[in-house]
Amino acid sequence: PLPEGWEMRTSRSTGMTYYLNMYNKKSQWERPEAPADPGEIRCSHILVKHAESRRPSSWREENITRTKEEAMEILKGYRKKIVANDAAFVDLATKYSDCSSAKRGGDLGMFGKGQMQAPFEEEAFKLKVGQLSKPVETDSGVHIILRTA
Ligand SMILES: N=C(N)NCCC[C@H](NC(=O)[C@@H]1CCC/C1=C/[C@H](COP(=O)(O)O)NC=O)C(N)=O
Repeated sequence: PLPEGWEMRTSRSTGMTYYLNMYNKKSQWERPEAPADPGEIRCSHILVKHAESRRPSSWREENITRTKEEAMEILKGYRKKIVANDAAFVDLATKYSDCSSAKRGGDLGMFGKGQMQAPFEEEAFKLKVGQLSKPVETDSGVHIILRTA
């Protein structure tokens, strides 16, 4: 099968097969070997900040003092609940995320490369739509990411 995000087309003029990147509508003659570059993706995240975060404060907590280890444990607890279907991602993001996106169920909107901190971007662009990341550390704190588009 074709890698994700590509479709096979037949050229009306030449009858030759070409390949269409379904995200950016670019076409190519060569059969693609890798998933199509989505350009922009959409993700939600749950952020748990800690004392070493670049901004150890949030709408939830004026002065965040938990350690990075404690933050990671808390986040792993959320991830476990989501995976076990004991809690919904959006509910935990709304209640507990230390990012202002908590007000939008964790939604960060669409973003392309170069917008988010590198470790976040790297993990997010690996996800398939609907997939939940493992915990990711950035200067902001520790995150789990859900790719939504
Ligand atoms: N395009 C959208 N929606 N907003 C711009 C995002 C800017 C970007 N932000 C991040 O990389 C952190 C990690 C991933 C999400 C994120 C959210 C941070 C986390 O909270 P903070 O450390 O800032 O207090 N809150 C908002 O920016 C950056 N280059 O700093």
